[in-house]
Amino acid sequence: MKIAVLYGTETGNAAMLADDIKSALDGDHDVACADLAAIDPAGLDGQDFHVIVCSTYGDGDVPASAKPFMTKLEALAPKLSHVRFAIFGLGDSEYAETFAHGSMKLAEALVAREAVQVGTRLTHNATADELPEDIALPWIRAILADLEDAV
Ligand SMILES: Cc1cc2nc3c(=O)[nH]c(=O)nc-3n(C[C@H](O)[C@H](O)[C@H](O)COP(=O)(O)O)c2cc1C
Repeated sequence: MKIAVLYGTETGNAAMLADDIKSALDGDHDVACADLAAIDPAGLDGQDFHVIVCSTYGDGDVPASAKPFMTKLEALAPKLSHVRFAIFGLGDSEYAETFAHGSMKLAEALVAREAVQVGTRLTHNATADELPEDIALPWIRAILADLEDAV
């Protein structure tokens, strides 16, 4: 499968996790990895399965590197029905009111433009003991196995 791992980050955690996901899937799949800062939502490729990793900053907002993507996405007409994506959120439950809202808002904005969300959004809590990759790698492997079974 052709997979585009895209990350939105402010201090690098989402970039590291995206890299871990790329490394785990390389070999079985054709995987590219990029910062959302370099991506125009209008150019998303229907041949790719998109795996998005996104943290949360400010008042439950997307992080700095995802902001231009989000702004362009919000200005886009709902015509992303060719885009399939799964999304994983990074956050911190110390921010109880806005825990992992960046990934939630990004998923909502994509779905509002008819992109198809595959699987459920999982999150990592920076306050918890667990490593993000220990949650994200089984999550993405299960999603890809389901997609391959469906073909
Ligand atoms: C100034 C600041 C604001 C944050 N705001 C939130 C927030 O509103 N909700 C949340 O769940 N996490 C929040 N976080 C936690 C980050 O999302 C979390 O540490 C994440 O792992 C950072 O990933 P990144 O390095 O990829 O940006 C905040 C962190 C900082 C430093």
